[in-house]
Amino acid sequence: MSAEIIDGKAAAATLRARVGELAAGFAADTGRKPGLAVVLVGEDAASAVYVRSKGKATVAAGMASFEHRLPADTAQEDLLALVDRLNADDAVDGILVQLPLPEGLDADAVLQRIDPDKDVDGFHPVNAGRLATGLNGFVPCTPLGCLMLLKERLGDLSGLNAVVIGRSNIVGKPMAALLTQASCTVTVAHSRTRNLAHHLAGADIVVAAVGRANFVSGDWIKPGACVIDVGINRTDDGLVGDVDFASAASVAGAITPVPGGVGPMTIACLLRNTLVAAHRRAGVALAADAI
Ligand SMILES: Nc1nc2c(c(=O)[nH]1)N[C@@H](CN(C=O)c1ccc(C(=O)N[C@@H](CCC(=O)O)C(=O)O)cc1)CN2
Repeated sequence: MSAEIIDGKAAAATLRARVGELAAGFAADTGRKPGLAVVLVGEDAASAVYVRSKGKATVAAGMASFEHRLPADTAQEDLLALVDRLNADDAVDGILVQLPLPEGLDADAVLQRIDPDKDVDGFHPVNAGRLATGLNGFVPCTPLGCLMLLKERLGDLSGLNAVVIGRSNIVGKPMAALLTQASCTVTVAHSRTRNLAHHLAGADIVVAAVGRANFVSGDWIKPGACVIDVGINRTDDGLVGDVDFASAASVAGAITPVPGGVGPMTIACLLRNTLVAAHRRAGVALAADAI
C-alpha cells in the first residue's frame, strides 16, 4: 500500500485565502482591519523565521501586523509591561509571544498575562480550560491544523481509534481534547508508555508529537491509518518528522510529510484565530461554519 500524501501547504493556502476574504468583510463592516501583535524576544534563528512568516502572512490576509522585537536580556517586568500595553490596545485583537523564550524568562507567567480573549495561540490556562470543558475559546494552532487535515481526509471522525504520542500543553493535550470532542476513542501515549506498538496496532489515527526524529516506525502502523506528523527535527539528513516517513508511507492510508504537512497549517490557523478574535471583540457575528 502506498499512502496518500496530505498536502498541508495547499490546505493552508486555501484557509489563508478564506481568512483573507472574511478579513476584508470585517474591515468593510467595522472600518478597521483585524490586528495581530507578535512578540519575539532574543535571536533564536528558527523563531525569527517563524515570526517573519507570521508577519508576512498576516499582511497578505489583509490584517494589521504589529511586530515587537526585544533583546535576549529583556527583564521579565519589561516583557510583562509590553503584554499589558498590547492587552489594552484596541487595534490589537490577537497577541502571540513566540516560544521558546530565552533562559531566565518565565514563559508561563508571560502567557498567563495575555488577555484570554486575545490569546490567539490558545496557550492561556483559561483557554485550555475552555477547550477541556467544550466552551468556546481559542484552540492552539498546531493541533487545530491537525484536526482540519484529519477532517479533510476522513470526514466524520466519530468512533475512530486515535493515538496521540506526546502530552505537551501545546500539542498533545489539546489534540487529545479535540479528538475526544470529535467522538474518537483517544489514547495519549508518551515517553513512559509501555509497548507503544501494541497501542498503535489498533489506531485509525496517529498524531506523533514526541520531538524525536523518526521515532515511529512503519511496522507499528495499522494498514490504512491516517498519520499526522507534528515533529520538526533538524538532522544531518535535513528536516525530518517524528515518524519514519518511508516505512510509514508504505503502510498508512494517508500521511503528512515534513516539511509541507502540519507546519504550514500552524500559521494559517493563527490567522483564523485572529479573525475570530476580531469578530468576538467587535461583537460582529461570524457563522460557526464560516471557517
Ligand atoms: N507562540 C508560539 N510559539 C511557537 C509555536 C506556536 O504555535 N506559537 N509553534 C512553533 C513554531 N511555529 C510557529 O510559531 C512554526 C513551526 C513550523 C512551521 C512550519 O511551517 N514549518 C515548515 C518547515 C519550516 C522549516 O524549514 O523550518 C513545515 O513544517 O513545512 C510554522 C510555524 C514553536 N513556537
